Amino acid sequence: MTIKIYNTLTRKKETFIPLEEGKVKMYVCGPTVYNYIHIGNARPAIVFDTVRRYLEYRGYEVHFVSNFTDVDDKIIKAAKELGVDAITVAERFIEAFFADTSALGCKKADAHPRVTENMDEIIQFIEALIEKGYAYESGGDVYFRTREFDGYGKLSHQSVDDLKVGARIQPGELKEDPLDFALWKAAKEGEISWDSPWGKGRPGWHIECSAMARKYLGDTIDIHAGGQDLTFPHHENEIAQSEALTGKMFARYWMHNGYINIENEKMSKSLGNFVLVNDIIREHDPQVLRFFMLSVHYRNPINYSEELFANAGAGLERLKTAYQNLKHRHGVSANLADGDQKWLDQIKALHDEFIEKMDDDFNTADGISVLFELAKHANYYLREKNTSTTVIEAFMKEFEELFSVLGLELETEELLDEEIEQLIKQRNEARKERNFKLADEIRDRLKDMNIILEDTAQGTRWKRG
Ligand SMILES: Nc1ncnc2c1ncn2[C@@H]1O[C@H](COP(=O)(O)OP(=O)(O)OP(=O)(O)O)[C@@H](O)[C@H]1O
Ligand SMILES: [Zn+2]
Repeated sequence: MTIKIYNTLTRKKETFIPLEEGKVKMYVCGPTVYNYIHIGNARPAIVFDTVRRYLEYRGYEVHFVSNFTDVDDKIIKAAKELGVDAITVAERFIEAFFADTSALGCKKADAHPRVTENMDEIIQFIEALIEKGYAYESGGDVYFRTREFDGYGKLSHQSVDDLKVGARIQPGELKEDPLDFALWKAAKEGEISWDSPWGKGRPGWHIECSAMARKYLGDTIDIHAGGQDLTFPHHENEIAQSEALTGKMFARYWMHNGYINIENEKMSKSLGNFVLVNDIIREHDPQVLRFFMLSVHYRNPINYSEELFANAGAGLERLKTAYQNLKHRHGVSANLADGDQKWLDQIKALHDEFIEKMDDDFNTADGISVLFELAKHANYYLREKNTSTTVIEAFMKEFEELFSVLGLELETEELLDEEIEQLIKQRNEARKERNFKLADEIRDRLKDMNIILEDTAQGTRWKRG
């Protein structure tokens, strides 16, 4: 069996063949860090963490890179509102992103490059595009000459002429053609900026991913991923920039997750219809959120409701209870050989079925159905008067293995020291900004988890209650 991936580029499920045998180079567009993440933003984090885990489980060495957009109009605006500088805003929400995603069971990437730390590479990339005739400077901005790149539109399956209809030149933009997009933006009064051959300014959004993917993974990567809304223009523009520069294919497989909607509308910060991860995990086990996301195939939309979320919680509980029951029975089982084989075969069949589902474009929804089957059979088995240690252990091992592939925990774990320290840091920052509501919420959240804080002249101390 081989793994199949639905490729947005070809609109087909394709057999996954990495460029280099046994190795996968994977790049996931990360967040613009100006706010806490909502559960829509958590979806790509969870989904592609699971893809990575599964590829690793299937024996690949995965090089996983995910960026932070730490300069952007939205960050500059948030900085003004909060009365701090843009770097401070980004720093704070990068920390919050790590705290949230680690609670959701997402592993850290091999690299989390930031725009502000890769300015030289970005500038060099733009210079090379100008040299090749794909880009031009205009009034301190630099634009990409979209029509110069032949394949433009291939990812989102649109022709340049279709796109022309919607393209506009905004006031202040000095473009040759409405389809051209900014690679570099001249600094406006009082904005954060960097020196460049075109004067003070900052990079456009799209160029950062082309430059950072190339720096950390090379000219051609295997899997490039992000939310569905990134297909156009962001990923289309990344392809144009990277392929114009190198003349090589940029990414071989393009994966896009579907939206989390609320009342059939995309959850988004700008619409205000969001649920923050931070708020959810204050009240619920973060693992339920992960389980909830994985209960639906990553390309399908999810219409979020509290009821669906509660169902996910009940489902996860059912699986964990089956495992706990196996664990209890483990101690009182004996070495019986009679009748074992039938159960061992059943477990093996379910294992194979799980792999088959996951090999088919990472179908975690069907994979989870297999887990429910496993729980059902475990429960049948536990009704037997005498149980065999071999079978109990085989069931347990199967649960442990498949849960770990999905990044799920079977035991409810205590908070790690590091997570506690992170939360205390966030609370101290909130207090510094006189955001006492947030500070109190963090204190209460820690209290719920039996962590007691003591504010002293030397700082905040904590202990487990
Ligand atoms: N409702 C959603 N469902 C699924 N994925 C989403 C949703 N909203 C954003 N994403 C994804 O979250 C990731 C982080 O993106 P980013 O920080 O740029 O979010 P954003 O576009 O600013 O969010 P918003 O749309 O709320 O303004 C991207 O991969 C994006 O596609
Ligand atoms: Zn990107």
